[in-house]
Amino acid sequence: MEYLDLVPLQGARGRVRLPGSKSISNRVLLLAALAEGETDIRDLLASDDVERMLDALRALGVSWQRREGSDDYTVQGVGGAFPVKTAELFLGNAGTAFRPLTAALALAGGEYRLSGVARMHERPIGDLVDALREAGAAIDYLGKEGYPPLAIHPATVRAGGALRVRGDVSSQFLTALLMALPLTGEETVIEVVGELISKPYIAITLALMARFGVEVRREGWARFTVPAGARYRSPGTVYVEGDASSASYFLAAGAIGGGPVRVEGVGRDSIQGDVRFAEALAQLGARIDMGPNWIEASAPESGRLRAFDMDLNHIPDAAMTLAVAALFAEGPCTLRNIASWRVKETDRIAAMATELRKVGAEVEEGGDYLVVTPPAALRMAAIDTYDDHRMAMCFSLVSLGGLRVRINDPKCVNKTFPTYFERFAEVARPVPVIAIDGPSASGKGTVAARVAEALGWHYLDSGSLYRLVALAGMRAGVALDDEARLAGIAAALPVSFEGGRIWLEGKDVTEDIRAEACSVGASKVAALPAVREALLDRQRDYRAAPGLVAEGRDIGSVVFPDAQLKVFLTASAEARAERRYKQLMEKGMAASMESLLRDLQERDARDAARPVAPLKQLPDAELLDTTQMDVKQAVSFVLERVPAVE
Ligand SMILES: Nc1ncnc2c1ncn2[C@@H]1O[C@H](COP(=O)(O)OP(=O)(O)OP(=O)(O)O)[C@@H](O)[C@H]1O
Ligand SMILES: Nc1ccn([C@@H]2O[C@H](COP(=O)(O)O)[C@@H](O)[C@H]2O)c(=O)n1
Repeated sequence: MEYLDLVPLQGARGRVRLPGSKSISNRVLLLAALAEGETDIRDLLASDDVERMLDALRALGVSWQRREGSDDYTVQGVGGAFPVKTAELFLGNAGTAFRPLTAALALAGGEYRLSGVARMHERPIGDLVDALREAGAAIDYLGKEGYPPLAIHPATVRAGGALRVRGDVSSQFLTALLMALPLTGEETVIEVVGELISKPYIAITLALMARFGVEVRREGWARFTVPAGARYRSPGTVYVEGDASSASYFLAAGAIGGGPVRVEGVGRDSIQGDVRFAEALAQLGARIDMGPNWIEASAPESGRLRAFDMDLNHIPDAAMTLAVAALFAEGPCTLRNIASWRVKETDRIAAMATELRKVGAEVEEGGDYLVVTPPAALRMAAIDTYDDHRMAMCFSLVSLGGLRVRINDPKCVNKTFPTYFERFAEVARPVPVIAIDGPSASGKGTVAARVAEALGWHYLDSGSLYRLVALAGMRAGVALDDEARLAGIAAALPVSFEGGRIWLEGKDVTEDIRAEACSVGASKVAALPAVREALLDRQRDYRAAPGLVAEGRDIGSVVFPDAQLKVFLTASAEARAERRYKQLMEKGMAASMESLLRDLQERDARDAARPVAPLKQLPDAELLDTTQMDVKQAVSFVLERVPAVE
């Protein structure tokens, strides 16, 4: 399984230009295709769902062109029903393509087959099909009754009159009917049966239809009249707003991680209902500022989000972000009226509950609600994303708890936001790491420990882990080239660092691992790729707020390649041998200068020559040669460079 590890964050700050709205992009494409005239669409979302719609329109005989190197498109409208009368369309998992195309094709007088990915075939469409059949459309289910795939046949559609559609499962059914009915040219009334959910999405549909020249009369949210003689006409140029649902992740990042984080592309003038996510965040205490085309969020004055109990029916997509934000709230949070989550890309209520529990939350799951009680401390976890882009994007916020989070199948974000993780990294403020690498006895440990103490940061002596594997291996009688067994030892190393001492299986081995036999053994086991791999996550878990100073051989190259400061600390071999000699003498351990120098040179040669994670000075590391320096000077060298990394 492909995964992405997000580094622990200490906060979030910055600006993000949002990708185009998915809801607007797919609606505008369909309206432009059905309209008379040519439409210039600017800033269309580049994502899987929009590609499915573009492919479908082309297959249905609509010409469109993309301007090279941009997200701007020109669509030549067909001025009514689609010219191609027989087509097979694959629509992936794009509900915003599947539902409206079903309605438009039911009125197009052709023979069409519509299918999608397996999950699309589990998402209900029966209410829409029932409404279309009521008008005379001929639609068959090719699989399970009430679900895609569908076969649509030519039929005499009874134009005009009244139609009924359920509004309590998906508002996309009503959207689909509204957008398709102007093709009949007759006045048609749509009556919504049951309470209409996600009303703001209907508001988007009506606003965009109006831009294309069709004004629907609305009586409350229960009755809609598409006027007689309605025809779509291109408005010329249409700008697609930034995606308000995608904005929610960045606004939540600002509210959780200090901020301010500003999103550009949606604001006060937006037609998208999900901008009201900002209001929800404000109720949690976040400080929100808004302009016509931007929104900015910062953490509450108190630093922590308030617990909440909210009806979120009006912002079903952005509401998922609140479920993860609840991890950072002062107490239990209730998300109500979210039943539509059950029929989205996955059963989002079940998926959310499962993954929130993995990071330590207590979750109560109901048919249409969730209660999330944040844990005292978040737990590191590998998050499953269920081929649901929003699961992946929501859970990136967990890294703001200052811990690493693994996102499985991160490419699922391609559905609506292919560059999400790059944009997230632009506002993320990682917990800083200072990486100090260098050869044996150069003083890395001494300098790193003092720098960590001066800063109040955590400290990692990575060499001690390799020494411990060697010691544990030797004690268990394992040959130091038995990669599989040593990797097993490394993966389960029963070690603890307490009171400045190192304990292996409950025994103090602080001095034992410093013996020369262990030094040599460590550099042997360190050449084994499986051992290195087994120790990788353990080392990464040391990264915690307010910062980490880590030393070793591959800290800057492999363990923390994104370290904010990298230092290559060295000294001449003679100076190093002398230091090690003095060190051993002070501890009352026997040593000879000659053999120390030889061992040290052999060890360096082995560390530098191994194919995996070799010791080397990186191009982005600062050279610190301490041959002529004392410890204090070396520590100052590093500390002087710290302001740049905080
Ligand atoms: N700049 C320096 N001048 C003089 N002595 C130093 C200097 N830096 C470190 N030392 C001393 O050298 C000895 C070895 O240092 P230290 O153990 O920190 O090195 P190291 O690079 O971490 O070694 P290893 O790779 O074996 O873990 C220590 O006794 C330390 O006090
Ligand atoms: N990041 C690291 C750290 C250490 N090693 C290997 O372990 C040996 C002992 O390390 P010390 O820093 O305690 O001397 C060292 O010789 C390396 O072989 C490593 O590979 N990577």
